[in-house]
This record gives sequence, structure tokens and C-alpha cells, in this order.
Amino acid sequence: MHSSHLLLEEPIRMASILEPSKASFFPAMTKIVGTLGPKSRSVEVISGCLKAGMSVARFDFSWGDPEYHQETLENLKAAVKNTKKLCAVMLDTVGPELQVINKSEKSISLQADALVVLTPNQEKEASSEVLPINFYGLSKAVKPGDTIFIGQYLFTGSETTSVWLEVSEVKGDDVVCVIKNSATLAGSLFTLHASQIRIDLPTLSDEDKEVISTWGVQNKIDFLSLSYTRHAEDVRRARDYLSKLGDLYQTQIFAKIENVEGLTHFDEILQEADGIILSRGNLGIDLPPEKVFLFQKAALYKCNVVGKPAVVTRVVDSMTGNLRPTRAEATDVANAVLDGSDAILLGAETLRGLYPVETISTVGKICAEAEKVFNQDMYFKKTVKFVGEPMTHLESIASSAVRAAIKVKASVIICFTSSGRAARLIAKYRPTMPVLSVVIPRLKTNQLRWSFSGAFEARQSLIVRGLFPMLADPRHPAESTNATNESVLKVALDHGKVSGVIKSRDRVVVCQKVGDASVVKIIELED
Ligand SMILES: Nc1ncnc2c1ncn2[C@@H]1O[C@H](COP(=O)(O)OP(=O)(O)O)[C@@H](O)[C@H]1O
Ligand SMILES: C=C(OP(=O)(O)O)C(=O)O
Ligand SMILES: [K+]
Ligand SMILES: [Mg+2]
Repeated sequence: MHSSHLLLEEPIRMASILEPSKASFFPAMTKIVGTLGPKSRSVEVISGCLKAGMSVARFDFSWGDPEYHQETLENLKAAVKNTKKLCAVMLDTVGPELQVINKSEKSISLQADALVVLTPNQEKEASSEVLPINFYGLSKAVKPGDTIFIGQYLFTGSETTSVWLEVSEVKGDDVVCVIKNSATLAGSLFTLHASQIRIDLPTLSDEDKEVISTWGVQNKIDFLSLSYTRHAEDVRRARDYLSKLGDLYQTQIFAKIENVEGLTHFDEILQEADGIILSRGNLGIDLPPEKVFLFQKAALYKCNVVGKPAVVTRVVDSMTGNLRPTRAEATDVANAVLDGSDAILLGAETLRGLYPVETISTVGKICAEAEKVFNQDMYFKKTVKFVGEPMTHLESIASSAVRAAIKVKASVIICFTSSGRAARLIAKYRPTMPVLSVVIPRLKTNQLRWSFSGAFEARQSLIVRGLFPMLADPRHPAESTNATNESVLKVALDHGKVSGVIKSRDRVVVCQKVGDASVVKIIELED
């Protein structure tokens, strides 16, 4: 599909920009995580989202109870069955999120230059003069001059539906603030963000643990999105907690970097986490605007070279209410792909937006165009250089497979894998063609019962750029004998043909083990 590879570093014929792209069996190599909520919970809409390219569904426990999310998840399962599109499940925690509680749900209008008091006394009614919050420690965390933002999900801090405050005085448990912009807050709950402040609350709250150990276990969540990760220790604690919850020892942890504290500890967090979410919603207001891009580029580079998936959030806010993104948003999506992101996470756009399916489809199309001009060659060299020598055998096999696939213009790389490691390593070198990861189930036991591994590994590749999983029949023995290799390969090729990614006379690169040796082979299909 990417035969006409353009490079931004070379002059592009302007008219070629307008040439329509060929349709392909998947919208883009970059993955889309969609948050499911009020506007995206029917089987019909979720089916539309899956067909448009959503491959991970995020359930955000900052709002909605477990029953509500369970209903949505049951609909997701039905949609997966209908559309035959796989989808992974991500549980997003509340964490130390501060909230303003507006029990009466009456809208609150705030006037620039007036004062408003933030109080932990939740008995008080929210009004233009006082806003009750869910946290007792704010007055100890802030000082006069500090910045606080309050708003609904998509706040930037200065539009008319969210407010920017400056702390003027601390009085006991209360915090008195000057209002910087006139705004009207509507709804029952608003997020409060205190800029560059350390909030003394655990990253995994007791409520989060309760939800993970019930809803999470019941639904075998593939990913835990760990909100407000601030230290590597946060990830270690979450890992320790998951390890005691049956199947969830296999759940991957994606650390959400949402504030300067997380940014400061980025390197150590990356070492512990399975992936990173660049939570630009919060981080974007914690950082000075002129620094946001630099964090994005630096963080994506660090994730890419160690081969850990990186997810970028808040890309097309305006599509929450409109069918077209702004010019800046459209460019931003493409830049996220060029900077190296694996996936784009949609929040309000799919959760409560008017056009969830159209948003996914638009974002997918932008990603696909950016992938066409992604400088794979430069990226490959940079990654090889970072890895250094001597390489591990598997790393060398993976990079060679990508090199070979590009040289022979293969339409796809097929990678056999059990743990998912080999497929992830191939994806790390960002091949220009899709990687079909054929996950071979392994029989395993936990001393109580026997089961097959593979389902987690297959679904977890749904967040990695370029990886498309296929779970092999568990009746195939996991030993890589010639006969089993051949029969599984045939199934994979047939799967590729049916889905349209492989055509007759195509070249295909296969990565598998023959006996004890890992091999890369190139096959040429017949008519
Ligand atoms: N069941 C299998 N049959 C054939 N080759 C396999 C199988 N599982 C993994 N491989 C190959 O073995 C090598 C190691 O891959 P990896 O994903 O790390 O496997 P494992 O999870 O079994 O350690 C790679 O070359 C991969 O393609
Ligand atoms: C995705 C984000 O966080 P939340 O869970 O609040 O949506 C973000 O801050 O970008
Ligand atoms: K959350
Ligand atoms: Mg956030």
C-alpha cells in the first residue's frame, strides 16, 4: 500500500499532494484508542467506531459507575462479534484527580476580577462565591500566586466554559482565588488542575483498587491507564497490585504523564511501564504553552528507541461539536505520527461528541497520510544506532526482517510469536508495511487449572503502530516443528488474503523459529 513513498526531506511535486490514497484493508498503521461514553455506547455506534479504525476502547472511571461501564462493554463485545474487528479494553483510573462538586447541577457564572473560595467543605452548595472540592489538602499544597484551572473535560483554562484562577490567600482549609476570566461552569462535576503542585494523594486510590479488583478482573482488562503517574514507584505499586489479581498479572500498565512531576521522572517511569500516555489535556496546562511540543518530541523519541508504545491525547477537541477539525488540529495529528506516536487517544470527541465515528475516520485518514511520508530510513538508522552492538539475536532478527521486507517491497511481514516480544521488536523498527503477528497459544497452568496464553498478547498489540494480531488455533502445538510452522503459516497467509492485505504474487517476509534457530525468510506467492 505504501509503494509511492514520499519523503518530506526531498522536494515533493505539489500536485502529488492531491492524489487520493488507495483504499487499504485497515485505515492506518497508527492505532486509535476511543473513550466510550454517552455518545458511543450503543452496539451500532461502537460497530461504526470499530469499522472506522478504533482498536482499543477506553473506559474512564473518572465518571460513571461500574454497572454503566459494564453495559457499554457488553455492547462492545456484541459489536466486536458483528464486525469481526478485534478490540482491546483499557481501564483508566481516577487517581489523584481533584474535582469540584456541583450537587445542584445549576450553572455557575464567574466574573473576571471577582473572588471565589475553594473549600473542602462539601456540605456547601456550589455558587459564584464558593466551590466545594473533594480534597482537604489543597490549602497546604498551594501558595499565593499559584495557578488553578477548573472546567469540564476539555478545558484550556481560558474559554468561557472553564476558568483560570490565581491563588490570592489561604484561609485555614479554604483557598481564596482571583478569577482571571469570566466563565460559566455547567454540569455536576468539574476537574480542578493546580499547576505544578504536588498533590499528596496516592496514584492508585482505594476506589481505583476496588474497581480494578472487581470490574477489571471480571473483564480481564488488557491495559491499565494509570492517571497522574508521577514516579516509577507508582508503576511498581500498580504492578504489584495487579500481580495478585489472577489473570491481571498480564495486564499492561500505561503510565499517564499529566504533570511536571511525571515529566521530571519520565526516564524512570518509562523503564517500569509497558507504555506511556502523553496526557496533553492536563500536561498542556501544567506546562507553559511554548514547551508542550518539546515534551512531546522528546518523550516520543525515548519511547520509540526502547520500543515501548506511546499514545498521544487531545488532538481534535473541536470535533466534539464539529464535523471538521481545525487546521491546527489536522496538522497536529500528522505531526504526532511524524514524531513517532503509536496511537492517538480520543476523549471527549468519542465519549460525548456528536460525531464519534466521523472523528475516528478523519483522524485515521490523517494518520495514514502522515505514515506515507514518515522517514522510515532515518528512523531505522537512529534505532539501530541507539541499540548498539552486539545486538541480541532477536533484535538482530527483527531489524533484519524489516530491512529485508523494505528491500524486496514485501506487502506484509508475518511474525510468529508467543509472548509478543518478537512482534513488538519488529514494530519497533517501524516497517512501512503491516506486521501480522501470529500469536501461538501456549498451554499454561496456575496450579489450579490449565489454560492457553495468547489472548492478552494478541489484544495488547492492538495499541502498537503497524501490528495486526491474529490468534492461532490452540490445537496447533506450540513446538515449532516444520509441519506446524507450515500449517500455521498457511492459515496466516489465507487470513492476509481474505482481509485484502496480501494479493497473489506478493512477497511476504516471515519471521519464525525452525527448531532452535530464528529465521527470516522471504516467500513469493503464486498466482
Ligand atoms: N510457536 C512458534 N513457532 C515458530 N516460531 C516461533 C513461535 N513462537 C515464537 N517464534 C519465533 O521465535 C523467536 C522468538 O520470538 P518470541 O516472540 O520472543 O517468542 P517466545 O515468546 O516464544 O519467546 C522469533 O523468531 C519468533 O518469530
Ligand atoms: C487523557 C487525559 O486525561 P483524562 O483521563 O482526564 O481524560 C489527558 O489529560 O489528556
Ligand atoms: K481518568
Ligand atoms: Mg488527564
